[in-house]
Amino acid sequence: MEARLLLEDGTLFTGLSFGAEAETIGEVVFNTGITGYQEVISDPSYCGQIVTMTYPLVGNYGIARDDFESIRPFIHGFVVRRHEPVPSNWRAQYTLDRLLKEYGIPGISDIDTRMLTRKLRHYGTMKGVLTTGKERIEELRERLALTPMMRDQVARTSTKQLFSSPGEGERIVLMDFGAKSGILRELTKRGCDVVVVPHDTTADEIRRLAPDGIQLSNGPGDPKDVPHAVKTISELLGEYPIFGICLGHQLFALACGADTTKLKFGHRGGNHPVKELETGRCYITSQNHGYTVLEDSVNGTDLVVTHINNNDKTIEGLKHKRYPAFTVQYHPEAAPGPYDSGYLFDQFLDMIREHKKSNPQRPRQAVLAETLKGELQYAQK
Ligand SMILES: NC(=O)CC[C@H](N)C(=O)O
Repeated sequence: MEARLLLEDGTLFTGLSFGAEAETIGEVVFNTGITGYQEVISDPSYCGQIVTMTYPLVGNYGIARDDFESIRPFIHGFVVRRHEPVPSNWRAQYTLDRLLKEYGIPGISDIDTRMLTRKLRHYGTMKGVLTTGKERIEELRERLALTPMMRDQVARTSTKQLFSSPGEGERIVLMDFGAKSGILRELTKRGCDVVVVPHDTTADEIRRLAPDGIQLSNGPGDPKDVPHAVKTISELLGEYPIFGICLGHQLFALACGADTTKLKFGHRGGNHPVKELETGRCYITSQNHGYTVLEDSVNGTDLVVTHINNNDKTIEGLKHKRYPAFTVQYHPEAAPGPYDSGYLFDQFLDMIREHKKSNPQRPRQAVLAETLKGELQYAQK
């Protein structure tokens, strides 16, 4: 069956359909990872986007639920050069085609993904409509023009209820803006007592959870669409050690008075070189972002740039001059991509232990993973 992808600039790609029979609209972006399509499809940061893989063969190792980065995919479409319908992998539980069908996501294959990527690199990411329908092209063009870009992705992907992943170690409140499971995995692996809270949890509600540190998660969309989170972070700044990842990094920067902007075509892939300015060392990192912290906006704030991207020199890491807080634009939890930056979670825990030495401990309570009438509930351990 035929599928079509029409871009905002009028470019039309006609290919073969896989996944769901549907029509969806989204921002068309590309990811340069050679493997990792399961993690990409299930990363909530891609919410509302139509994702093109530049690697030409996709689907060949099928789908294993354990590799998911969230409970369900939030992408609006999937574009590949060649779709392999029959997986060859002992871990595969089902096919990529079935996954996309299950969640109503259309896929298109057999189009020139090199041309599409070059267009996005040259003109910047743009809206597109992906359809298996037979509508006239004028109709599609009109619908595309009339449909605005999504703005509420964080509310769509964040947990609706507080939940906890108990541990004996430091209590971390993970603010979920559309968090990848990898972040929770890295914290629990280190014995942390993690409480995951919705994106709109207030500073007071977080204080009542007696955290040792605050982890700000990744998440979809424009950081300026989540002003309530910026306010919460600015209220907690200085009080608790903070570690922010990707959207968490951007929200932290806004909370500290810096500014963010949209990149032309973003960074999405598993091999982005990042330079740590203090040591001159280069790390290969996993990335997925369309926005960035503006370099000039950091001047005059209490922030210091710690890392930059070696390709385009954009900001990749920040730390606070006076408070225990640091953030990165890339993904130390990898998934998919190299694990080289996993040490940042250890650095966060070291920072928490250091902070504890000079700050009195609040009494720690057990957290029940329930909410009642929107209230956070506690029980004495
Ligand atoms: N992975 C992320 O957290 C992405 C952050 C933000 N949505 C961006 O695109 O820049």
